[in-house]
Amino acid sequence: MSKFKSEIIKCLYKNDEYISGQYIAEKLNCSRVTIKKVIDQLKHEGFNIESQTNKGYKITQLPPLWQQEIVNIELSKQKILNKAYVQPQVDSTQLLARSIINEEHDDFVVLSDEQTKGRGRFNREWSSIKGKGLWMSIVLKPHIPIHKMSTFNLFISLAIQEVVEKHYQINSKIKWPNDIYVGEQKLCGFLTEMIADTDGVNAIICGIGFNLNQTREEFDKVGQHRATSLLIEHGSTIDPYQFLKYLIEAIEKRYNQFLVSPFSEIKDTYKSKSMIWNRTLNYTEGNKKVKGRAIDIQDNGFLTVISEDGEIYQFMSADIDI
Ligand SMILES: CC1(C)O[C@@H]2[C@H](O1)[C@@H](Cn1cc(CCCCC[C@@H]3SC[C@@H]4NC(=O)N[C@@H]43)nn1)O[C@H]2n1cnc2c(N)ncnc21
Repeated sequence: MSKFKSEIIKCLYKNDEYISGQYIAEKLNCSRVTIKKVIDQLKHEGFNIESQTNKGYKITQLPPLWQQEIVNIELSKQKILNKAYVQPQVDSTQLLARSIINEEHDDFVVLSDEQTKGRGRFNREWSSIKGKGLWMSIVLKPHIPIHKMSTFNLFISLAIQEVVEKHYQINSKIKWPNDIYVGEQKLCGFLTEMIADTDGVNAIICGIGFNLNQTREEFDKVGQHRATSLLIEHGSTIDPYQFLKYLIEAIEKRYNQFLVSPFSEIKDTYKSKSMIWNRTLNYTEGNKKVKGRAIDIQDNGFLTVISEDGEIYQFMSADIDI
């Protein structure tokens, strides 16, 4: 059954029209009874499949959970990130990505419907409710010196912000160095880890948590006031596959730019999309704690902050308390 399941999903998903059971049976060299059994199984898993006599079958709605075959089809059009590992549940996609890295030569993404131990920076918990968001880790293997990594997050955050603005018409802002906000509420968080040695970077593992379809009530009490989702801001249910395609396209574009261009090329655009200007905030980096105002971002991605008593500080990657 499962060997036919994958082929039947591909057959139906690639065609917008009705596909006859006879055609699929002949293509897969199996009986029409088998086709019907698999179709019923897919419906049970959450696919909406319409069947019309004399016409056949058509997928009218995908399940809210990631399907390996469909992710493969959607990512097959990408140049860099065209390979995916889909798992219904993981502790953390970052951990799964790390366990795959040594066997997988290419760049790839890891996607999961649910994380039981999603993590943010400083080992903080990342809430990853099943089927409600994009919980993804991207593994890239550029040959770059370690110092170049200080601006990687800046290119990625611009890619994410652009998807929200261009495809969903939502006024989102970047909270340097790795969050996307709508107003004072977090829509997306991401963190970048890397595997490196003295010769340079071997792999980048960028973990992105993006709230897609949570309702206000589905956030826990902390999230009620500090988190938001595309559904809340956009007002309609978000198609995760369409969002994934937009996001990967945008990330590939900004990643290619990151590899060949300095941050200065996007600095003005980045600054215009940032939410940390003209406000006094608390900046923490290691044991450095400063209450002050950000005044600029350097070409190396460092943030310049002037404290309330007039001292100038440079932060590489601070925790900012909004
Ligand atoms: C109490 C407070 C201040 O509010 C919470 C929490 O502290 C803070 C925690 N955080 C977040 C980040 C940014 C990096 C996140 C990367 C997530 C991805 S998912 C795929 C990949 N696999 C993986 O394991 N990680 C990555 N750094 N720290 O965010 C809030 N918070 C927690 N969950 C959410 C959420 N779903 N939406 C909004 N805010 C949240």
